[in-house]
Amino acid sequence: MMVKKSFAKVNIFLKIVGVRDNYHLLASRFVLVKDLYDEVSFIEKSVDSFTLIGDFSCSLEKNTVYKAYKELEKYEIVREFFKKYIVKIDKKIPEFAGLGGGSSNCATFLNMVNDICNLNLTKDELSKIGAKIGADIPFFIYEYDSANVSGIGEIVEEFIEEPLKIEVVTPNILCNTALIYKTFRENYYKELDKEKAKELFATNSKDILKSFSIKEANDLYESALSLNPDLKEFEKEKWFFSGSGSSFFKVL
Ligand SMILES: C[C@@](CO)(OP(=O)(O)O)[C@H](O)COP(=O)(O)OP(=O)(O)OC[C@H]1O[C@@H](n2ccc(N)nc2=O)[C@H](O)[C@@H]1O
Ligand SMILES: Nc1ncnc2c1ncn2[C@@H]1O[C@H](COP(=O)(O)OP(=O)(O)O)[C@@H](O)[C@H]1O
Repeated sequence: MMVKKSFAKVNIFLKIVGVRDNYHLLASRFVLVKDLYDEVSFIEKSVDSFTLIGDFSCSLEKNTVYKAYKELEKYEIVREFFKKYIVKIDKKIPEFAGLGGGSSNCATFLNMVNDICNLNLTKDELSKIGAKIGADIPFFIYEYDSANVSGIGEIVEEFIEEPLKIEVVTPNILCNTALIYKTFRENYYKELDKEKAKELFATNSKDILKSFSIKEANDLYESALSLNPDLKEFEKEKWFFSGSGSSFFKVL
């Protein structure tokens, strides 16, 4: 059996710097949460077609891991492999949580298949495949503990800093990413200027959070709050908001 951890992430800060079609251009620091992860396993079992088991709320066709398989099924070695192995995902990362669980699973799967089937794709090539499936996937492909992420998520630059211990709380509130971005664009739109973004990209995560309020750190927070007012109850000093929510986090 082959198994690999698929970590959650938080966005230490998430600032909007522009738009591209229906998407938003970001300047964001992504950090892996090392003690919150799903496990992706390939288990030996003969099957007729690609088989994915796990506790998901979506259909197989919508699953990011299935979408990744569809991108790789042009390789005969991949088609043959998944006739002999099934994929099992042990889910611990809550869904719709701003923790990138689905994106992380997809990237972990792409990295595992690349290694096990000797596809010899580079991280950049895998990242391009991932970006077709979801904006957050490239970050997880590179496996950096901490990175500056820009574009709509496809530009990932490692940021070297001390390992961070992060505590996460996920309220049982479903935050719809697409709607939160749409509401941001219609009602709360603002852009961070390029120089400020550069400054943030050069500053370590702990120092950034010392100087920011929850709203200042995450441009999507106001929009998420307007759509889900119950989030307000979870606001506490030194706690921040990840991505489009609903998770809050604290750096210990
Ligand atoms: C907000 C963030 C921050 O890390 O994460 P989550 O809160 O989802 O974890 C990401 O930008 C979410 O990335 P991801 O969840 O992969 O987005 P996708 O599935 O590609 O897109 C969902 C929808 O979000 C909007 N979207 C996404 C990314 C982006 N840079 N601009 C956008 O406007 C688009 O409307 C898109 O249709
Ligand atoms: N492998 C997967 N794990 C979890 N959710 C998935 C997966 N594939 C697709 N999804 C779908 O992705 C959406 C939530 O994505 P997820 O990554 O869990 O949250 P978020 O984008 O808030 O970080 C849900 O519609 C969920 O059903």
